[in-house]
Amino acid sequence: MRAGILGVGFMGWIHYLAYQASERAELVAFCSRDAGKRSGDWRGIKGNFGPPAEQIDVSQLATYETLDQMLADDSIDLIDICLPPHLHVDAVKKCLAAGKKVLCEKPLALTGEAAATLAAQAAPGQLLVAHILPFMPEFRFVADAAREGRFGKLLGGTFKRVIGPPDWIPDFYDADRVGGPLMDLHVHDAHFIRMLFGMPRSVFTRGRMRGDTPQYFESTFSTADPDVVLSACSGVIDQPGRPFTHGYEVHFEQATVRFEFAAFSDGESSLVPLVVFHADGSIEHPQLGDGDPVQSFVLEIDAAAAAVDEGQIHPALDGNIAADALRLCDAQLESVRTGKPVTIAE
Ligand SMILES: NC(=O)C1=CN([C@@H]2O[C@H](COP(=O)(O)OP(=O)(O)OC[C@H]3O[C@@H](n4cnc5c(N)ncnc54)[C@H](OP(=O)(O)O)[C@@H]3O)[C@@H](O)[C@H]2O)C=CC1
Ligand SMILES: O=C1CO[C@H](CO)[C@@H](O)[C@@H]1O
Repeated sequence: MRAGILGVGFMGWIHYLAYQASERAELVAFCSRDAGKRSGDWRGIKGNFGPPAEQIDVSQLATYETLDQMLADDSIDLIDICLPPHLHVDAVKKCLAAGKKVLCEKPLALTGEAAATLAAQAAPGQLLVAHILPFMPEFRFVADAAREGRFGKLLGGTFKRVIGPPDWIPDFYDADRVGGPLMDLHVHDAHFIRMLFGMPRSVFTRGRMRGDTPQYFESTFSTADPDVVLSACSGVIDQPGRPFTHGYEVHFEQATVRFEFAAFSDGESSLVPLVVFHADGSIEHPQLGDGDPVQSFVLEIDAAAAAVDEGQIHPALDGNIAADALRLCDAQLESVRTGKPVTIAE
């Protein structure tokens, strides 16, 4: 697969690193409005994980200032969209109309309806959405165990994704530009929950608001199975000392799986490495690799290459499931605002 990155910011840099390490995908071009970045100076890019951005070698890359110019390049199979959320829909539409395959960063759109409309317009495998969690070792472990029925039936669990004030993201709370903690942050867990448990039938969410946007919220999801007890907590707390936390406890009939990671602003961190508590009382500590965050993006990009080159669509990248995740977030938003449980259309 030959790819071109659209938008050179934090994710553009992380995806660039993943292409360098991938044996299945080749980065052949990128598009940036910024002349300095087009000449290879990516040092000003800010991010919150991975190595700092560097001066890159552009001698083997085509560089474009506009998407239209990059779309005219027939050597590119897939456009890898790393723009801010409010620009995703238009960019995806343009790429699809030009006959390109697309890998779009999450969230696919700012509402479930907009995302579902977009997904319906794409041919199978043409629209892939870069939801990273299923490619992270700790989340992949649970997804694989559920798919294989390794620990018996899924009984539910609880997910957590809490960040400090994301001051580096302009317009974070603007529903028309980024979507705030629900659409931009919790969407990771909404997508993972949708993958693991299917589409919940209803949700009840309570949250603290910042203007019209939920800032910190807890949700309980109901599925068709009355035994499943499932919840998630997400959002922003106002203490910058703990900029990022994520984790889960997932319950199966025969095992409980737990993991949690938190980064602190002083460079320290706290980690509950993935642990499996078995029904017979034994405890398992699976070894999940060296913790390099870029490696998960390599797997994500390799999966996109498998879709483009062989038509094998990894469910984690499926545009329809990404749209379902946003429909779930929409229902959570309605529930916070009305104070009532919301039924989700099938
Ligand atoms: N999967 C994950 O773990 C993460 C995913 N994300 C998602 O990735 C996407 C990008 O986020 P991130 O990389 O942090 O954002 P950044 O702001 O760092 O980068 C976005 C880039 O898009 C381009 N851009 C910005 N505004 C415009 C505009 N008005 N018109 C055209 N191009 C524009 C710029 O690139 P240039 O200067 O080259 O034109 C900019 O650097 C978001 O959807 C976000 O939710 C973000 C963080 C983590
Ligand atoms: O995982 C992440 C950390 O928080 C950011 C702010 O919501 C998200 O954009 C990003 O996807």
